[in-house]
Amino acid sequence: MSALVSFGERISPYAFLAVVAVLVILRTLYRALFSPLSRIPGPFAAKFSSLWIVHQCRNARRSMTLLQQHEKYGSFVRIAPNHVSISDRSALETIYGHQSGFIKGPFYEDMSRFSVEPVLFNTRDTRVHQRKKKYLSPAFSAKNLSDYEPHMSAQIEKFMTCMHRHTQNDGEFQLDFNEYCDYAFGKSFGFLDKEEDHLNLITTIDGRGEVLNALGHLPSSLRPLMKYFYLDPFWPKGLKATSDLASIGTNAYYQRKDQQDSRKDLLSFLFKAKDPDTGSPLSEMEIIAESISFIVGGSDTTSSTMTNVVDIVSRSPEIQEPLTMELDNAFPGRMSAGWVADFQTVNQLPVLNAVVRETMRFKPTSSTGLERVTPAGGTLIAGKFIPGGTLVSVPTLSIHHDETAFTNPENFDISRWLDGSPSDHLNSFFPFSLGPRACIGRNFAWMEMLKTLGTIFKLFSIERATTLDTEVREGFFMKNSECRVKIKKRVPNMGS
Ligand code: HEM
Repeated sequence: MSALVSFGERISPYAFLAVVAVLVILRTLYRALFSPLSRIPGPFAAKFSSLWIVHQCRNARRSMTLLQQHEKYGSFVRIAPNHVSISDRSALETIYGHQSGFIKGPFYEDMSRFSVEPVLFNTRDTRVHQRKKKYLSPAFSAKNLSDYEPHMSAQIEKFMTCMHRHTQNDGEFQLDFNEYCDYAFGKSFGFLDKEEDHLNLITTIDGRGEVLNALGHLPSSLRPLMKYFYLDPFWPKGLKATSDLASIGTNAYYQRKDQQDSRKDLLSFLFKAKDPDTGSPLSEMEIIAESISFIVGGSDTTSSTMTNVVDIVSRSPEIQEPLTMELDNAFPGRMSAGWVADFQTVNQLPVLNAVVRETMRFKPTSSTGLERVTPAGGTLIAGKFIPGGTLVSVPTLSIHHDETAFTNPENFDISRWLDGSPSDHLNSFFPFSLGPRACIGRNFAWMEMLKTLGTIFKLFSIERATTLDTEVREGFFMKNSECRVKIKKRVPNMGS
């Protein structure tokens, strides 16, 4: 030690910096060219630095780029010095399955730093995750979902009133489901009443999603500095959006807390929940953090998926026709004012279910590869040994477009979910992920999407207001940049 100190006293600061720089360069070269991952193909720049993948995320095109990279290099692509993307469906169970032993990667770390505290979605600690899941799961039980259905119907009814209002003009408007989806607070942040996003919530959620998606691939030491990177306003603006969302969520929490309300939204569960370890009520901070996370996880996801459905169906009369015919059979005649499709009926409709499934395959809202860390000692994934501590991910978009799993994957074809047995397709279909970290809200989402879309396509015929391709941007979730539509009230097919 003393030898090191006296060496440190004798060496000039410049020489010291030079030694550090040489060591960093040697380490980078070693990792790029000689580490066990060096034999895995991929873009040249990605061997040396994670900036390649950061750049793809910064441009909101990560999944689309990875789809091309897998077409070029095959199932295994090195997308950063220590990160391998694996487009092979046999890797799904190995990485995400219940017994896998893989934990979430450092990508998720800063999501909690920039929110309030770790939540169910972003905690990397398995024990913390289990504790949180214990008290959150009852909010998603079949019983609670069915109790919640009337509240959901009331929100859908308000949304239909807005849509009816549009038919009184020329019927053309910008469709945005974010206006009403929210389970956390059981209400719509007032968009439906005010008919505008007075909180700027949608832009805030989008900016936050894109910046956190890119930030998660930067080395931890650089992440706190990015809010000062004014050369590219994407970073400071997006990071400001993360704190804006925290404020919007915190205010909504205090407003909701003061209301005595019978609705069984997520907050009503959190107010009553007990810490499974201590038996005490949850801390206010923990409740606020979870509810903010649910604003994003529980509304942005379903609204993007439903927008994708409308975008696709409104361009294709050959899909809209059988869908409306099925709805006219299930709900004959004209519907009275305030009517909303019930879940029990829409859940049984093959065409509606196939349209939503095929949309989630073709254009998954969660398209990205969800980052996990291989357990110590390494493991065999899809026939290849991957060392311990490596970051791995299976890109959903690439698996959903894999022709070994789906014939003609580039065709939007609902018949793949209607004809014969879809069980083989289901093995390669994972829009909600799988295993212990799969989406806790998937049944809620399915109910909300089927009820809303069943109601809309029964009541209105919809045409897209443009013939241009729809632009998409990817943050943690993939979103359409716009969805302008023209709607008309439908005259139901009475013969059916
Ligand atoms: C179409 C709608 C939805 C899609 C496509 C979707 C997709 C996903 C995916 C892929 C994950 C795994 C994320 C990861 O591993 O990093 C996830 C997790 C999660 N989702 Fe969803 N989701 C949807 C709707 C919802 C809804 C409605 C809620 C709540 C009301 C919700 C709450 C959550 C939560 C809390 C997690 C974290 C679960 C855990 O780590 O245990 N999601 N979702």
